[in-house]
Amino acid sequence: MSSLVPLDPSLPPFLQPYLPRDVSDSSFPFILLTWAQSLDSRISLEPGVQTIISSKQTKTMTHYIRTQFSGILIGIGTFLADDPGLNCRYGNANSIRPIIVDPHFRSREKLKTSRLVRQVNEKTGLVPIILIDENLKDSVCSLGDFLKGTVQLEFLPTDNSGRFNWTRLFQRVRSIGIGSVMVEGGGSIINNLLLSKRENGEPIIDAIVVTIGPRFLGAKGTEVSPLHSVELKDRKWWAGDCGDAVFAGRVA
Ligand SMILES: NC(=O)c1ccc[n+]([C@@H]2O[C@H](COP(=O)([O-])OP(=O)(O)OC[C@H]3O[C@@H](n4cnc5c(N)ncnc54)[C@H](O)[C@@H]3O)[C@@H](O)[C@H]2O)c1
Ligand SMILES: Nc1nc(=O)c(N)c(NC[C@H](O)[C@H](O)[C@H](O)COP(=O)(O)O)[nH]1
Repeated sequence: MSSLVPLDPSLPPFLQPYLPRDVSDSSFPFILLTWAQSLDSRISLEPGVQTIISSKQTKTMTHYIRTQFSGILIGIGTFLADDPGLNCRYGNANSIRPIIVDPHFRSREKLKTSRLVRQVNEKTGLVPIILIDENLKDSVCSLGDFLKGTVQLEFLPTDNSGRFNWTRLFQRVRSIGIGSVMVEGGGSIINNLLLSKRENGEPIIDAIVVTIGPRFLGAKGTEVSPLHSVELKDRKWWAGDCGDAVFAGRVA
């Protein structure tokens, strides 16, 4: 496990307005959408290929942000590509709950040898939650002792195209006791969530934090570009001596 460089002291005050507020009286968690992209808006060299974009300084920032959240959500594409840790390696905090959006339970085999499960066994990470299409409930339960105690399976309804409704998904996450969720990608999840609204028409996400690495990844890369335009408000930039810039804002 690589150790982190010290946190730049200008980052906590920069990030503070975009970090969780109290949601104890709400049925919805606070949601931050965050990712690292190239100058040409790519988050990996190719779909399914893990690509390091953040510098050491902004990697520490990501782990600092993780200390502020109770859940961290990714899509199955990211789980399969990155075998991520999704734990918190800044300070002594080890209290963030991994959540994987995996309607067809494609993680089934890889979980057994994954970092996520290894960390649970080594007590360096919390039990991950896997969100699965409820139509698979009977077949998945018949797996018996499969990964017992090292993963938590949650079953949710899907629509005609096999997708979860984001509002329902986050309400379920909140009902499990998770009051704040940091969404780290990948491309499909980011593009989708940037456009998603709650039942009252408000954006699903409360804030976005984007690291921009000074390189191009090329046209084969996984692209962040929602289907239509998204206006942002409360916009701020941070630039470090590492060469990265960080954008923070909210969907207008
Ligand atoms: N640079 C970064 O910050 C960053 C962050 C995360 C991932 N990545 C990279 O992104 C790539 C993965 O991105 P991706 O777009 O292929 O995968 P993804 O992680 O976005 O997962 C996509 C899958 O999630 C599921 N999904 C998405 N929305 C859903 C919904 N509403 N309901 C049900 N299921 C839903 C579907 O099965 C879909 O195929 C990898 O190469 C990874 O390394 C980069
Ligand atoms: N901030 C950030 N910079 C990057 O350059 C990059 N590739 C990711 N990608 C996000 C994705 O969620 C990864 O899977 C985790 O960043 C894996 O990292 P961990 O093992 O959890 O520390 N995130």
